[in-house]
Amino acid sequence: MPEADLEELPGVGPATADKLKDAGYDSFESLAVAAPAELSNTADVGDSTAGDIVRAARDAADVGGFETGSTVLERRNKIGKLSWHIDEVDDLLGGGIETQSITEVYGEFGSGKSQVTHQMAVNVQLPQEVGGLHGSCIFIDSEDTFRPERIDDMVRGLPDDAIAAAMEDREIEGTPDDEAALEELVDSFLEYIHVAKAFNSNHQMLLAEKAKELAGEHEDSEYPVKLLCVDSLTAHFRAEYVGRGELANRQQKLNKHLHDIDKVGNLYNAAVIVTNQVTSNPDAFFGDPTKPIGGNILGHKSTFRIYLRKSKGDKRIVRLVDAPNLADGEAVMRVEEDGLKPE
Ligand SMILES: Nc1ncnc2c1ncn2[C@@H]1O[C@H](COP(=O)(O)OP(=O)(O)OP(=O)(O)O)[C@@H](O)[C@H]1O
Repeated sequence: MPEADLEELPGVGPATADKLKDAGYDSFESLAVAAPAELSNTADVGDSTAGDIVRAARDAADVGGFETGSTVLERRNKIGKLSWHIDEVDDLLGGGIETQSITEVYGEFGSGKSQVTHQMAVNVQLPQEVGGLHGSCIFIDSEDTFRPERIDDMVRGLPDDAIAAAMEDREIEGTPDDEAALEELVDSFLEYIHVAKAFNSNHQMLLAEKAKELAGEHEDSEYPVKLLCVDSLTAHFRAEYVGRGELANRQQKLNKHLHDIDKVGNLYNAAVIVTNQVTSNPDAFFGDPTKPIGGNILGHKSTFRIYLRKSKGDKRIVRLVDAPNLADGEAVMRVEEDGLKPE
């Protein structure tokens, strides 16, 4: 979707347009459904101007309104499912991580959030018949967690049939126990993971916009972008926007960031995984320690929420929370040297 020129709207000059864009209102559609009171706060305009903006945006927008159940079904039929290669978890998720949605993986330190993002950066590249989406991955790394060595471990740790299928797909000659072929396969998987480190929250937001461009550039390539990982979504925001006074500001920025991330998933039929740390230390500012930070905004946007909990040794409990059309439930997995494995 081309960027809308917000200055076409009544009462919107360059400064107001910038404020609106910073707050995530970057299209006529997003303004058309905004509440005028919310706009007048965000963009520092009077109530009546805000009302005019919303009305004009409704005229300009292609808001759509109603669509038939069959159109919705048609779009849903395109949803891909990215397998974990752990039956119990795939069953819990109705087949795997869905494209066109944001999946939030939250849990305390060491619960395995980054292991999940790494494993999915591998699995997404596999051919469909072995649970992948035959795509590449964009990895926004805000905590310096990305480790190519883990990708190496996890590619080698794939089931033999998946390794064989990937080798055939990439025209690598050899078998799953052939070291030279495995090395070639690992290199090729690393080639299809585009990693960028985010140094602060603004940089992270910029990278999400870049991710959209990158996905666009690769749309017709052999391995289009089918997974966007943001690990961690919230760490920079949490560190930079400290104190109650900053809460609204933080939420507004996170809202815009999630909006950009969501677009990548929707425009390119890609899966999106974001991680979010919760602390086991009671923390007055962030409230309930078992609730992910980000509050309501994150709650609305992440359509699938997976809560990871440490259990004995390398065991982890994977809990599905509040999914729109799936039952809540739990599964067990292990975090092992060669990746995520069934219990
Ligand atoms: N090479 C490995 N072999 C076996 N287990 C590993 C290996 N690397 C990591 N792990 C397991 O993964 C855990 C760390 O998981 P991970 O880094 O994904 O946690 P996290 O939830 O992202 O934590 P944080 O919030 O601190 O980033 C370790 O405690 C360990 O149990």
